[in-house]
Amino acid sequence: MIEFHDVSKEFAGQTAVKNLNLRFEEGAFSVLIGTSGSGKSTTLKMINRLVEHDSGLIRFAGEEIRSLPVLELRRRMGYAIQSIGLFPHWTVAQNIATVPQLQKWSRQKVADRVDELMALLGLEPALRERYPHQLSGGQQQRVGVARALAANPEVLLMDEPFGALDPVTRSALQTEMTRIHRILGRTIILVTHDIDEALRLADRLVLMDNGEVVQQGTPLELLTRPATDFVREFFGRSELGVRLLSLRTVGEYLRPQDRAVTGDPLQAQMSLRDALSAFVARQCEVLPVVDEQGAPCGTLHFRDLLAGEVEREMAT
Ligand SMILES: Nc1ncnc2c1ncn2[C@@H]1O[C@H](COP(=O)(O)OP(=O)(O)OP(=O)(O)O)[C@@H](O)[C@H]1O
Repeated sequence: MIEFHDVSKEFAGQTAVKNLNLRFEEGAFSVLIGTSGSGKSTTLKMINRLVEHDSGLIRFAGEEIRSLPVLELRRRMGYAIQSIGLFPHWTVAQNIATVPQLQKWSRQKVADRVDELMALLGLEPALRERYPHQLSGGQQQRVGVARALAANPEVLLMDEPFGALDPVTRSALQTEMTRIHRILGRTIILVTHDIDEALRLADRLVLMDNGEVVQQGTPLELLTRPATDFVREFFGRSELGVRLLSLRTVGEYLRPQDRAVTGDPLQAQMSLRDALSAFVARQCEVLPVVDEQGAPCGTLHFRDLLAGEVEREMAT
């Protein structure tokens, strides 16, 4: 849906990105990650033409983005950033309604959309008439994301959207984004330098260094088949085991025929990383597992946690 062909950009003679060849699939959650100054934000901003590329082609739904009027392009792409950029003298509802109002939606349709998005982002209706300075940082970010989604954009671009938040709020918003992505099925491209955030959110990762793409693929591919030493070092060998656990679910490791175990069950869709915490907290060797409907579907054994692929990869 968005493709880069040999795209380069310089600022005052200094290369910011060079020869980017990228493909962001429709409906996928793609994450750009890399060292500071590696060109992640420049890459993102070239998609909605906040930064114009010098050479190469960028296609959006088959069309070179320069052939589209810039306002039309930006209407089709929501944009959420760390500094949020909420209008300080506008209420939450007015901020969320910015783009629908520019598009002259009816008053009722705008009001309904604001209600819908506030519910989707977990914002209490009582916050509707508050001003940005009367909100917490996490609430402000939620409003920023709601505003970016307001006019049903085809693509959501996010630049370090949770960068300024404390770890607990940040984690809650990551969970929300995963849920929203599942519900809306939108194409999302997010920039972060937080490895765990990237692994948690991405269907597809693009790792950049020094203005170039070093490797792109699924999180599991980058962790288990790093193309270069830089990729291996970037993801940190010592934490590889735990990071792999965060990509695997309990459901993939359960013993389905084994149903006799009692106790507070694990959810089949939980990550093995969370399951590991549960084993440590409860100091046990085996726990029952339930599916999404809450029906028992097997057991998870502590010693199976590091079995199979995870164990093999850690041994290499
Ligand atoms: N408007 C600009 N004018 C001049 N140089 C710029 C501009 N924007 C970015 N750069 C330079 O381009 C390079 C890539 O910057 P970019 O912001 O894309 O990196 P990044 O990976 O997003 O970094 P960070 O994680 O630190 O935000 C850097 O060397 C930066 O200094």
